[in-house]
Amino acid sequence: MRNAIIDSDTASDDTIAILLSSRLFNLVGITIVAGNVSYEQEVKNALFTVEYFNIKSPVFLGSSRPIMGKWRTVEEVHGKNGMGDWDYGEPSVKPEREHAVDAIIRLSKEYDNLEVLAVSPLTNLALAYLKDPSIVKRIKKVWIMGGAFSRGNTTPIAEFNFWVDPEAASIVLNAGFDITIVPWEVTEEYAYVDDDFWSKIEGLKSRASEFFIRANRALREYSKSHGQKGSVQTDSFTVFLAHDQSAILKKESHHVNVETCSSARGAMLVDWYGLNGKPNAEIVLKGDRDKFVNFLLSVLSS
Ligand SMILES: O=c1[nH]cnc2c1ncn2[C@@H]1O[C@H](CO)[C@@H](O)[C@H]1O
Repeated sequence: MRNAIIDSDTASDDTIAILLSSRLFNLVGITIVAGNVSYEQEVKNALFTVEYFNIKSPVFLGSSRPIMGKWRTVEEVHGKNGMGDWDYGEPSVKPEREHAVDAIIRLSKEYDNLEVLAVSPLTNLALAYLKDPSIVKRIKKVWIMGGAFSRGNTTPIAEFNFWVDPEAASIVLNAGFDITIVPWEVTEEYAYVDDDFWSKIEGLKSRASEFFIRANRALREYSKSHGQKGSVQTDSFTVFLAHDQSAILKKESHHVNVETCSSARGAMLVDWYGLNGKPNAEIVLKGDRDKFVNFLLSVLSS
């Protein structure tokens, strides 16, 4: 199994990404970063997720804010606690003492060919790189869920993860990592859970499907009220494509940067025509929805 860390701002869809990554990779760490809901709540959600699914990977606390600027949490998307208001009690699993930034650096030395599944704002990874730039040589691959071509889900132009910490995104994109980006619109097109898929998951009546339904209920309502077909499982889709690259049906390499100023803050800047620079990232343009749906159903049936 490939070695991986998942970096998460744990709320609804992130929890399923954590579950999938624990099944598909040798998951050597789960690092938590500021994003979706209050930091404390994200940590609690991650600890509950690992406890519920009996995932043995250590949870490390990282940055509780972006590098610069203000951001807002999005309880309206995920529910007040980020878990569809599921009152799941207090998890008994505890986080590690080591800081996530130090853990990323250490794990990159301990595990060959370590990959990072970044389904979150990129603050932790940017800080790890600033502390030890040599991680670029040791981390084999960075998978990023982030960026929108033009249909921003947080501002008219910006996707949430890039918008929360555009400075961090810019640092990571320009650091020299081997990067694959799974942008918002691609996940919206291939990783949505519409009513039909939702009923199939509900019909599984397993522990995992019950978790999925409860944790993603608010996201579903929010997404449907905003013109989407249902909850978009962006983070899980990214983890799935990282594992099964035959499910990436179209991709292109381009230079990608992130706008950090004004009302376009967080916008993904793709140099489609190679006007300014060499490619620094691969961008997924099409994914295999059927494979993803079947895989998710098989994991959730247990
Ligand atoms: O409105 C939203 N829809 C879907 N995901 C969202 C939304 N707001 C924040 N996220 C979070 O940001 C990434 C996707 O942009 C995902 O990582 C998800 O957890």
